[in-house]
Amino acid sequence: EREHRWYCCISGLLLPSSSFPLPSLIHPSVHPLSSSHTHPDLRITSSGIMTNDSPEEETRAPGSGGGGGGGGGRGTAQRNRADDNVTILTSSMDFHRASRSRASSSNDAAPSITSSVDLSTSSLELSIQTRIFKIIVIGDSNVGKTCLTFRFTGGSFPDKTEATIGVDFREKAVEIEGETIKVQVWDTAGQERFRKSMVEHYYRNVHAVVFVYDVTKMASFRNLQTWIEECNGHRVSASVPRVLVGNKCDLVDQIQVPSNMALKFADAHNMLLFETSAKDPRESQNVDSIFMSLACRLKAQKSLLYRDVEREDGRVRLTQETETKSNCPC
Ligand SMILES: Nc1nc2c(ncn2[C@@H]2O[C@H](COP(=O)(O)OP(=O)(O)OP(=O)(O)O)[C@@H](O)[C@H]2O)c(=O)[nH]1
Repeated sequence: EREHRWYCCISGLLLPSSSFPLPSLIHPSVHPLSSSHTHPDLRITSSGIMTNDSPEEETRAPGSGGGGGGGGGRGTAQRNRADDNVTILTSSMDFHRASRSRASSSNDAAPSITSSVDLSTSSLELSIQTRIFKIIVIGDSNVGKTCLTFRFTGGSFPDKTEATIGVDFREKAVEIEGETIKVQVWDTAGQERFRKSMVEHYYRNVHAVVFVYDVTKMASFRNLQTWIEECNGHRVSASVPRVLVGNKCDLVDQIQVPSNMALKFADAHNMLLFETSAKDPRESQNVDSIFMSLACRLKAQKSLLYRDVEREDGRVRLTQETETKSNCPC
């Protein structure tokens, strides 16, 4: 078993997990508030996502293929409802962004900035009472993106997985420094034919990106460059935190990607590197650390911070603080 499961590569420091205190500091303060689940309304239908590409191009079969079959099947829900939900999410994020740009153009030096807007109270309350951090998980097909998101949100390894079609959403509410935050994980399709019509949605208003490769498949590591280029091509800001995850470390005899190679790559791209296994239950804390380290960093970003909701004659007033103090270890 490899000792150094994850590393800090920020500011040129390459620290093995044993000398970087994040997991032990994070975990005592993390209290999952709700068991995770795949949001029933947020799956994207296969008919909306699939293309007519030749099936021979791909090695993994898509979901069960049955149109509406409920249960735990993937890629089987109603597209319109899914799109509606995506729109609700992104419109609240668009609002955040609009509010932000207004704030920065008005007076950057002000200690607090207030803006009044007319919005439907219910959707606004939703986005303010619990902040939502949108984290997308990308990488080659079969590297274990779905299993990692299952492990984080549901605490288990799925018995059986099928190729993701479009995107699956999973959420987990966590508490960080007294604030409840909803970590919304977008598990994206690795196969080109199941993702191309969704790519714009993946990157829109994303707060953080998780790049995944399979430590037993060198090709999946080499392809990371392509995934990073796609991400950059969708104008994901350099300030959006990114982490690198080498999955399937339980397959110790089959490892092809050496840690030092991955570490170099992560360092070159200013990312944290996590080597872990979605399958091995002993690694579950490490999987949690991937998403929690991002959530902590996002929480610390002042631009996402909105406090004080006041209602005045049907209007909602937001106060955005310009200074943030955080005790978060990351
Ligand atoms: N041994 C081992 N197998 C894993 C691990 N994680 C995932 N797998 C297996 O790898 C296969 C692919 O896992 P998925 O999570 O569906 O892969 P994905 O990246 O979501 O694939 P796409 O949906 O096609 O993009 C499945 O057979 C999993 O059981 C791991 O940590 N260890």
